[in-house]
Formats: sequence, C-alpha cells, structure tokens
Amino acid sequence: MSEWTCDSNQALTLSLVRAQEDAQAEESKPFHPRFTYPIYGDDEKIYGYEGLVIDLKLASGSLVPFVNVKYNKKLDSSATVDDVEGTLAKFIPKDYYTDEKAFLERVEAESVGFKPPGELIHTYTRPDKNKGVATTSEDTVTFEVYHATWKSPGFLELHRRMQLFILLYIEAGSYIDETEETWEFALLYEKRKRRGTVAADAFAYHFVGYSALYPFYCFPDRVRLRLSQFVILSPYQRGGHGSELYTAIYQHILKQPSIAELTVEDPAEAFEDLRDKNDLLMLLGNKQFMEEAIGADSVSHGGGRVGGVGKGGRSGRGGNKTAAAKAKGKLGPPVDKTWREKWRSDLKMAARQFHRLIEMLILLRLDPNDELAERAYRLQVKERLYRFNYDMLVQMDKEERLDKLEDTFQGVREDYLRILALLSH
Ligand SMILES: CC(=O)SCCNC(=O)CCNC(=O)[C@H](O)C(C)(C)COP(=O)(O)OP(=O)(O)OC[C@H]1O[C@@H](n2cnc3c(N)ncnc32)[C@H](O)[C@@H]1OP(=O)(O)O
Repeated sequence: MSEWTCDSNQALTLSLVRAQEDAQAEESKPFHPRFTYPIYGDDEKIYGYEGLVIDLKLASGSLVPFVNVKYNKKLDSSATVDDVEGTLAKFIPKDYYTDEKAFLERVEAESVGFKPPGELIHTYTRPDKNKGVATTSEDTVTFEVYHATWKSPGFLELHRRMQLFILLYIEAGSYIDETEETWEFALLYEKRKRRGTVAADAFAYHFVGYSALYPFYCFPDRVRLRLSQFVILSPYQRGGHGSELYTAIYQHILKQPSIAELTVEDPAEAFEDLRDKNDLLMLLGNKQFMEEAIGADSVSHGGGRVGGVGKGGRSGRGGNKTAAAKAKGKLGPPVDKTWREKWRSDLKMAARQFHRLIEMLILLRLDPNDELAERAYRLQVKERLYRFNYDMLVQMDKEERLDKLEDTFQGVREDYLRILALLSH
C-alpha cells in the first residue's frame, strides 16, 4: 500500500460514548467496522492521507453522531485526494456534531433522559463483565428488547442513525425505504444502573443491536414476517445477545395471530448458525413436540436431551431406544409428513428451515448400524434436496444427477453434524 493510501476499514474508528459517570466500560472501547465499501468504494481504500483516523463517536443511547477526521499528513489539495468527511456525511443525518465539547454535553444530557422507543417485549440479564463474576443481582446487567414501528415516538430519528450499522456490518446490506410503512423493528438495549453521584435508581440505556422485519402477504389472511436485517455491534458479539434478540423476535411472532411464519432474507453464515442453534434448542426444549417426535418413554429417558453431543459426532446412537419408542415416534426416519406440517404451522417456521431442523433431529439419534433407518433418512433428505435443486438437476442425465444428489447429501450431512456439535457449547 502506498504511503498515501489507507485501509478505510482500519481508518474508520467507532466508539459508543457513555456519560462521564458511566464511562469505564468494556463496551465503550473503540472498534472497527467489517465493511466500508458502500461508503468508500469497492477496494476500501482512501487516498491522500497518512495516518488517517476517521473518528466516529456515537452517543451510546440515542446514537447521535460526532465526526472528527484526523491525520498526520495530507497531500496538497488536488482532485485525487478523497473527501473523507463529505463522503461519510452522505450516510449519516446532516445534523452530526463536529464540536466534541457540544457532543459530550449532549451525551451527558441524554444519559438521564433517553429511553428506547417502542414497546418492551423481552428482558434478560447477563453477568456484568465490567465487574467480574456475578455474585449478587447487583453484578448483573439487564438487557431489554423493544418492538418499534415508524410510528413509535423518536424511532424514525433513531433509525436514521442506526442504519449505518447495516452498511458497516452486513454484506450487500442497504438502507431501507422509510416510506414503506409496514416495516417492524426489534431494538436491543443494555439497561445499566448509573454510577457515581446520580440517583441510586437511575438507569442509562446503551444500544446493542437491532433487526428490521418486513411483512409479506400470506394466503389467505395473514402475513409472513421476513427478517431482513440483523446486527449486533462488535463490543457485544459472541455474548449470546444475537440469540436473545432472535428468540425475542420469534416469541413475539408466536403470540401474534396475524403472523403465519418467520422467514429470513439471505442470511449470512454466522446468522444461519445462530438461527439453527436456537431453533434446535427451542425444539429440544418443547416437551410435547419431543414426546410426539420420539415417544414419551424416550424423552423421559433423556432421548431428547442435547447433553453428550460432542464435537463432530452424535451421542446415544440409538442405544437406549426401545422398540416401542421407535414405533411411537413421528420423527422417523422417515418423518410423518402430516405431523411435520402440523408442527411447522403451529411453530410458525418457514418450510425449508423446519424440514432441515427435522433432518438434524433425526441425525442426532440415527443409529449408523441400522441400515434401514440410514436408507430411509438418505431418501428423505434427498427428496427435499431434489425438490429444492430441481431446476439445476433436471438438466443433468440420470447418472450425473444421482452423483450430484449423493455429493450434496454428504455435504449436508457433514454440515448437520457440525451444527449439532454447536449445541454442546
Ligand atoms: C438476515 C441478516 O441480516 S443476516 C446478517 C446477520 N448479521 C451480520 O452478519 C452482521 C454482523 N454480525 C453480527 O451482527 C453478529 O455477529 C451475529 C448477528 C451474526 C451474531 O450475533 P452474536 O450476538 O454474536 O451471536 P450469539 O453470541 O448469540 O451466537 C450464537 C451462536 O451463533 C453462532 N455464531 C455467532 N457469531 C458467529 C460467527 N461470527 N461465526 C460463526 N458462528 C457464529 C455460534 O454458533 C454462536 O454460538 P457460540 O458463541 O456458543 O459458538
């Protein structure tokens, strides 16, 4: 890289600023985005500066921005030097701060008054990583999920600030249309007791992440809600917050009679794993579903448990399955399709996702020495794969098609084993 060229992912430095009383938090440390190509171009390079830092600070609650561009040297004014601030300004609200003192005063003022917009739909706690291991309730931090629409007071302004994270974190992510009224949102906030001199019962809210969902018509009289955007900010990633937000959205949907199912738009791999893991845990924890799936005897003997699913392998291998339980279970293989469809519809799951989950649950208990069961399983999975890839497979001759299906099946099976291993950590 030439002396005058900077990596824009490194140059852009984000931080979530808390009020001075609250500032000593892990989550306020600076971090870098995953992508900047939607802002600074496909090669994610900025030309014309040495030691460039684009300091983008956001008030941790309202996400009001402050921008300060710093550098050691800048090339003499010429047409080729990139306009760093002007380019970023096109993607954030016009009224961003450039005066740090005024910005910090705003952060202080908001730290007592800011509350997330929308309706509270889910609460959970985590040990306070800024205090070490939790021993009392004082050592835990509360997190809250809010359901919001454009009509929720204060949400439109907040969304104009937080949508930048879609560009910075989601590949091929783009801004949504504010004039489309039907968007729904789930916002995740940390709710933390204020420190220092402020009132003992005062709380401050800090933004963690959010999701945008869009309803599509679903025959005859309901909607299919499509999760289109989902982001958890770097300082909070891999702490189970994405799982909590996803579960809150799913539980909210289960309670809404007008929503038929939840679908996901073009999920990133990490999100697919998050979704599979949480969906599997939800099914394994559903007593009635598991009893019908594998028989009440097997569930009470631990056949529906996750425990013992080690890395890259299954436990149980059918060893403790009684013949009676096998005969009773609707899971198969092959699965009872009418039973599967009833549960899919009750659990409001998209068809492909639910069929995959069923295939994973079967694999979890499949006895590799039971050739009949192995064959029934292979046929079940291949039937789904055939339908899903029909347009491509139908163009091949028979031998090629069978080879392709077998390869795909083996790949899918390997991936299922990888996902099942995620359940044990
Ligand atoms: C429809 C869409 O919007 S798809 C786009 C999804 N969003 C993005 O990719 C934006 C950038 N990334 C993020 O926002 C977050 O990293 C998310 C949403 C993918 C995950 O959020 P997190 O809060 O980190 O997830 P959480 O801690 O609940 O992880 C649950 C499981 O998901 C899987 N997972 C989460 N992140 C990753 C990752 N980066 N790579 C692989 N697996 C992952 C793991 O199995 C994880 O369990 P584990 O930590 O016990 O191994």
